[in-house]
Amino acid sequence: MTRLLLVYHSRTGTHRRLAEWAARSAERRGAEVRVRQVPALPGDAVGDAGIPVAELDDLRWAQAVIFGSPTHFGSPTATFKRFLDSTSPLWLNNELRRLVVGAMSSSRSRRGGRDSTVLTIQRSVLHWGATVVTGFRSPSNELSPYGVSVSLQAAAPEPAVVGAVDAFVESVISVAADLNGVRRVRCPTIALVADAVDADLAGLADVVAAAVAADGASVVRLGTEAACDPDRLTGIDAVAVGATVRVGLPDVRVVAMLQEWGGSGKKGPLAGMPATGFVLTTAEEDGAEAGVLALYTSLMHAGAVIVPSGRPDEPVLGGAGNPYGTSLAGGASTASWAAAHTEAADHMRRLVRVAGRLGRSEAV
Ligand SMILES: Cc1cc2nc3c(=O)[nH]c(=O)nc-3n(C[C@H](O)[C@H](O)[C@H](O)COP(=O)(O)O)c2cc1C
Repeated sequence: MTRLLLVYHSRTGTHRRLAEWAARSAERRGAEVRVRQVPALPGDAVGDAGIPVAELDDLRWAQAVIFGSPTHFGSPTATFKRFLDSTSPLWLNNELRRLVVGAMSSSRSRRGGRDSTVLTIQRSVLHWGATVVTGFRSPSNELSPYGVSVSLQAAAPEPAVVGAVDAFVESVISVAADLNGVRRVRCPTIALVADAVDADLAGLADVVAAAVAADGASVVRLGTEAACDPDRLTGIDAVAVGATVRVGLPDVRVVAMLQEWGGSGKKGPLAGMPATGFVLTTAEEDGAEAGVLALYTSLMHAGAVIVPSGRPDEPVLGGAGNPYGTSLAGGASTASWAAAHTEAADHMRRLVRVAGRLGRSEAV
């Protein structure tokens, strides 16, 4: 039985309703559910009667979490963010990486920043190193590609929104159930997608490939052009995409491939597939975090389940790692290459583990 925690903040009731619909959907699917509101900040209105306040032990209990926050100027509310900030003791103990997480937000206006709120919540979750489950496009277009993202002020449930929440809950629960279940893929196959046009990126791809192989997975090396062909992803359990970063974005070849994978609002070959990224920047401090996050935004748009590196930085790299994905600057020193080996080993161990649970290959 999957343990799902719903944590929300709500000033005027919308997110309480979203959480209630999500809880009903999860219980119908056999999950054990806790609904919690975030603790109020001084000056906040009194919280929802009868709903317990979220505590860190709820996160310890959960296998999956769905967060919900109103959109306030394109971000989650301060009250909601305060709860996220309170999780740092768990982060320090590496207790958050095992979670499967999704996010919901509503805004008054249709384009009032609700996707931005969902993406902002996800960035904290990626920083935790948790597995992020995204949405997919519903015919009503009320479900964002990134999670549940709605403009909803009506008191009565809107069937399209209830349906969107239901579909999202199903995705989150099924990923958590697979990650915590007994099903295993014997030897997951990881598609490592990177063009060999840059010697340093090719070198980093070799490091990543070695790390994947060291964890007992098979590696299929593809260039971005070949990876556009959905047939090449048949039998693949997860993808690791390598990009050079230019002005904070993945390079144009990778962007062209991502547009093929996520294009035209249909479910592409990445829907439900674990995915991650690794990047090469031209120089230190030249957009490594921005490049990985931009890559993840597109992968989420394509429906992938994102497996970030999390926090190899503190225990493994003494603060030098990128919490979102393995990264390296061009012309790196021998010491930086050694650090990339360590970072990739930790990051790919996570990807192979998730691929081994969620994979499409024949399970044992
Ligand atoms: C301080 C503040 C800022 C807000 N900013 C936005 C905004 O940027 N865009 C928008 O469309 N709605 C905005 N809203 C409206 C809320 O996002 C919207 O009413 C939300 O659905 C409320 O959720 P709740 O009922 O769970 O509190 C804002 C509301 C407040 C109080």
